[in-house]
Amino acid sequence: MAHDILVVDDEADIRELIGGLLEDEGYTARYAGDADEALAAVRQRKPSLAILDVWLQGSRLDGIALLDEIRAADPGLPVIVISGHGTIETAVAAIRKGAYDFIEKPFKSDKLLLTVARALEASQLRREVAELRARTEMHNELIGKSTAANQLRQTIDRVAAANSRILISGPAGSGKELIARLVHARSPRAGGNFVPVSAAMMNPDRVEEELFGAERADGSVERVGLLEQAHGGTLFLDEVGDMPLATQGKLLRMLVEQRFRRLGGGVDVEVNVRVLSSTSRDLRALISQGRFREDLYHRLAVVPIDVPPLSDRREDIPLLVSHFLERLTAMSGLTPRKIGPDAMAALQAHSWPGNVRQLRNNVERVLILATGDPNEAITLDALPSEVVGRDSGPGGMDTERMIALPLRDARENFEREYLKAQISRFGGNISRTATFIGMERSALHRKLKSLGVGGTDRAGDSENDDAPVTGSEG
Ligand SMILES: Nc1ncnc2c1ncn2[C@@H]1O[C@H](COP(=O)(O)OP(=O)(O)OP(=O)(O)O)[C@@H](O)[C@H]1O
Repeated sequence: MAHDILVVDDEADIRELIGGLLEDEGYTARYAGDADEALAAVRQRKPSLAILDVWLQGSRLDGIALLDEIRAADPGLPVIVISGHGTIETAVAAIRKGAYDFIEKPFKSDKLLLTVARALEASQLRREVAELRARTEMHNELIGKSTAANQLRQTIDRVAAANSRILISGPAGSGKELIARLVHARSPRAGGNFVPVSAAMMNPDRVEEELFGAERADGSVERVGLLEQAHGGTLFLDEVGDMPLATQGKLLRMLVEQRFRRLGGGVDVEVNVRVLSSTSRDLRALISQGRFREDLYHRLAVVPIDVPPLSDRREDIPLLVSHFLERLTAMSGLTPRKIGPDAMAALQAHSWPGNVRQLRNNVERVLILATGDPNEAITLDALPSEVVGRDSGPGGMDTERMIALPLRDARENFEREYLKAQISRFGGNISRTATFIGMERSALHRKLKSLGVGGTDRAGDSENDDAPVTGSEG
């Protein structure tokens, strides 16, 4: 795609002269005669580069003040400033404000074209560096060795390069936003912005203004919306099921036409945005209740990704724990500590209704509050009691703790402890345990797997029937 260059000069013949030179080189040129025209052009469709004359006769702002506003609208846009004799100091000020370079009038066409080519190259390099940084960012890693984690990584790699819209479904704290960030970081859009939008957090009366921006009665821009901020990058609609129906309709139009109108605006704004969305709610159910548009659902969920709760992939817990420990010590300067085997087993057995986020918060809390010899591993008693499950022995569950849990979690806690105790009683022999408790052997395997009772991979392997289940006595 040819680079699109905005030429801002108050003199029509200079604009056209520059535009002609650029077009001869294969660029496309757009023109603006004053600051307002220039800002409108940038906001309507972001150019690859802008060339600004410092002196703009009859304009509300001169080139330097305009530079500030342009950079506010599009911080990554490279700008070349042209200055007449005697305005070199101003040009230097422009460089300080972030212009890529300046050219003095009168200039040779070669000099202009060379500067343009260099500015475009530099901006491309900046994007590549940002992409590289995002790829290697330690925080942006999907940790885990479960089948689910492996599949998620593969899916991310497969879909990142395509421009397809993705709907990421999963419970709170399971890693939906992380996945969206990874998709963005590995996509050709990595140099653009990743703009997260939380439909749930937004004031319902302001959702549209936030998304689409707003225009004043005179057509000037009052507010640049999130969609425009995501131009060239990715918009992430978090909890898309919470979006008001009226906004859903406008979003749908935007997705179909790749253009929209600002609130109170008369002209369409074109954007090039990839939309990723997430939900922890069942959008199908919302559709049947008339609270979510089915047509929008199909537009958003071109590629659906399901993120399982952490309790369905407990093999990931030890890796996640080490990852969060390392990250926190690297960031905070706290003394690195290890988690002892009994404490790790308890972390692995917990149900984690708040998923990875809750695990991360607990690990961080434990490390911050840990006392004793820093060379010794953290033991069970450093963990919060609800995690340790001191409250979840089959006969001995403390009523106060038990009633703090939803029925499903309380029942799961009970079943987990009961089965662990039974398996331990039969020396890890699943067949004998199953016979005694009156369950089919295969059903017991499934149950153990769903409860995440140790060695779930093995528990799923019915051939390996009589092998002791690891962690069964923990
Ligand atoms: N597999 C993972 N590896 C490393 N970190 C993870 C993983 N999954 C989640 N996290 C971390 O856990 C925290 C919660 O994840 P994230 O915000 O992506 O969840 P979410 O599903 O979008 O949550 P919510 O629905 O509440 O917005 C973040 O700090 C994230 O980096």
